[in-house]
Amino acid sequence: MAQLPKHLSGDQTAINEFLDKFDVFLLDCDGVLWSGDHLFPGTVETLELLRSKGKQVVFVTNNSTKSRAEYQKKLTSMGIPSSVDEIFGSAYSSAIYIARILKLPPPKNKVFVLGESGIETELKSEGIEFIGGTDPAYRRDITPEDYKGIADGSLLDDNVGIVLAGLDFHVNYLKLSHAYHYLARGAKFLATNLDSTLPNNHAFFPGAGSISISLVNMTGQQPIALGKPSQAMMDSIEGKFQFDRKRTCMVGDRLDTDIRFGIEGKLGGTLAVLTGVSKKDEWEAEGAPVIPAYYVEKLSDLRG
Ligand SMILES: O=C(O)[C@H](O)[C@H](O)COP(=O)(O)O
Ligand SMILES: [Mg+2]
Repeated sequence: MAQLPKHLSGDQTAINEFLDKFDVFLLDCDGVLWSGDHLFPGTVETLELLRSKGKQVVFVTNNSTKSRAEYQKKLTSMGIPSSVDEIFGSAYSSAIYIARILKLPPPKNKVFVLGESGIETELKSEGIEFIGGTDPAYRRDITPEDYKGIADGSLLDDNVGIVLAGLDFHVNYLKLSHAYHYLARGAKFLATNLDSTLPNNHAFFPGAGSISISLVNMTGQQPIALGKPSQAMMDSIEGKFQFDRKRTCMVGDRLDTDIRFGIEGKLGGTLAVLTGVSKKDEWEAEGAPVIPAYYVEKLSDLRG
């Protein structure tokens, strides 16, 4: 029988022992700190407690709609002090992968983006050219001229070598048609992340994975996903902070991204919170594939 997670909520001794085991906390954002723009009560105080104990906090989010700078603004607006260096989003992870690991030879390294400004900002910061994304020229119905020009290639950019799919609040038939045809021409298929749903207002909405699934269905290809649980992201974070993985804990609300990310990254521990996507019965089920080491009802339970 697999080891079930230790429940920390309400057990001050267990909480103190837990906190003493780690120097670094990788904190997921959506579903842990907040739900959309609703900050969970006690979040600011919990982060203050961690920092007062000398803990390094890194914000690690799969939400690619914002850049690190835009996330810093959101954290500040929520009363959470942070530096851009403490923030790792899937848009940044994807831009690093494209620019420093995939390194397609220009000019065939242009990216067709399904996503928001967070991806565009991070690609720009790595000097990667892109089209699509938030360009208003794509926010319209497809026309007969589009069908013709996409089919014969005259409306496609020959330098696009990558399709990068993230959470796109303005996805439409025209954008999916362009993305599909770039993939059909051999472009690399990347995704910032594959989360099925996005927590917002204490409910769930289409996630990035529910955008890219259209292209998976059309092409039969699975994208390389650069957010959690990808270890490319973990390696980037470790590279920047040079932390001891055994003294590092991943805190998240999703078993299939956050907790898997921590386990596969061989971190010293993982803490699940029940304010987002995953529920207790998922890890209590017979043969559950992902089981956190610890869990609390909410992050602020760490304050005892
Ligand atoms: O669909 C998405 O992109 C994700 O649900 C979402 O943004 C996850 O963000 P995280 O919980 O990793 O902060
Ligand atoms: Mg989350």
